[in-house]
Amino acid sequence: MIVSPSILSADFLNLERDIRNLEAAGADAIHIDIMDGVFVAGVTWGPPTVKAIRQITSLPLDVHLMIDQPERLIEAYLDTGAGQITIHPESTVFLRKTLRTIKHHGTKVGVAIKLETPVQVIEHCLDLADTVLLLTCDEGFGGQSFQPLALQKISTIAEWRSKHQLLFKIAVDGGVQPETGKLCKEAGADILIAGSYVFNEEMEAAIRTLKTV
Ligand SMILES: O=C(CO)[C@H](O)[C@H](O)COP(=O)(O)O
Ligand SMILES: [Co+2]
Repeated sequence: MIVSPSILSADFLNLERDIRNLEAAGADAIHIDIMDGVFVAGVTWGPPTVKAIRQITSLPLDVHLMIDQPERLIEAYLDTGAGQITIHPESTVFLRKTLRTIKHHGTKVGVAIKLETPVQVIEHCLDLADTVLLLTCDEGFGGQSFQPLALQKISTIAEWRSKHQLLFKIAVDGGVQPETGKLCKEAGADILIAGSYVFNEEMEAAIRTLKTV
């Protein structure tokens, strides 16, 4: 499995230290949750912080935009050097257009849906996706429990992927730890995004365990 730890659970006063630790511990990417207090209740960072993180790690940055109308800020996020930018259909009426803007820039394209959003909402844009991110808990906070209702959604997306011979990866985000990660892998997931599990356990062992669920 590919493991992308979420720095939502990092020490915000020691982000550089924590990111360097994730890199040394074998993380495959760094997942950065961007929250604007509108699309979700929480507030985190903006483009300058992503740009600063880009300077201190060679790992791909996987930017999960939980912001209202991401098209307003997409150029600023593209300019950060992030490897992948992920947006939500629930946040925009310009989903395909914004995904195309990301793709044309040469940045990887992610499309994400909230736990209660049906998979059919993204069916029309799977051809553009490098990654489909399924939230497996409610959006906006780390440290929540995995919600098993997401498992059927993973299976459906995986079926569509093989039916249409698409190559996108399936990522799961929320309440991921070894047991829930294994269930997600069995349902068809390729990428485990985990915040609290990676930061609350011994980091290197936690990442190694998730890689081999
Ligand atoms: O997108 C997110 C929340 O909306 C986070 O990436 C997610 O919650 C990760 O945290 P944890 O592993 O602690 O659940
Ligand atoms: Co996230």
